[in-house]
Amino acid sequence: MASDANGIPELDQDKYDADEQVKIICLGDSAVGKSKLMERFLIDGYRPQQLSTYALTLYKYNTTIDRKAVLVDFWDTAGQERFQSMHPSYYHKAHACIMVFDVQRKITYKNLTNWYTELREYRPEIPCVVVANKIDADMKVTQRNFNFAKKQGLPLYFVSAADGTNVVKMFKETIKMAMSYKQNSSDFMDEVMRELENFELEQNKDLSLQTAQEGLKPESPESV
Ligand SMILES: Nc1nc2c(ncn2[C@@H]2O[C@H](COP(=O)(O)OP(=O)(O)OP(=O)(O)O)[C@@H](O)[C@H]2O)c(=O)[nH]1
Ligand SMILES: [Mg+2]
Repeated sequence: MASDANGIPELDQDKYDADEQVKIICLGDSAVGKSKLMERFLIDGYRPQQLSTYALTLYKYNTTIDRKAVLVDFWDTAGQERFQSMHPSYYHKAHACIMVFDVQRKITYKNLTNWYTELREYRPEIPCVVVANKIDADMKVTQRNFNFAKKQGLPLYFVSAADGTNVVKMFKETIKMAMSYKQNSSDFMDEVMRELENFELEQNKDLSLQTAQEGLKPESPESV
């Protein structure tokens, strides 16, 4: 869907078809700590002040998996106080999803259902991890049962962007899942998209062939 890019090369999503590029999206309500988790992982830093993400931030991360260089794009957008649908291009071609809630705010846990339902509308089979953030505020929460993850069969990580607990582990495992999905995917939606793209290509080819042939035809006397 190159047209989504509006001329901005960073947003051209065709690049995610290349073997060594993966796209990982982040979902969750506002202020659960999505951006702070990215910062903790990518710059090993944490500034407590909150600046809600404006529109979209792309974080780039270079790594090596099985001796192959891999470029990971993390997509981070503003969550909302109340759940609202994301633009479909946010989900487009994503290879994994990090879904975050704040252990201090029950509503953000409840809203996982909405985020997850929407995710599955667009990406039925990509790996998804559930992240319980801010455990530094109360370590006892790690004893609690958060059944949503178990019910959906998703891995659950207890993390803290503030002190770094489990952050690297969660990100590294998610990247591995994204790569493995990418290499082995038989995702139905991916197949459909590929078929559609091929179909469009074929049609364009036929059309240009036809145009070329028409151009070769000798002009009829009427058309002169
Ligand atoms: N105690 C504690 N506070 C945290 C942690 N992670 C984030 N916060 C705080 O939570 C607030 C929101 O963090 P952000 O990372 O901006 O949240 P966000 O999910 O990106 O929010 P939006 O961009 O609005 O969707 C900030 O004030 C952070 O300091 C954490 O692990 N522990
Ligand atoms: Mg943010």
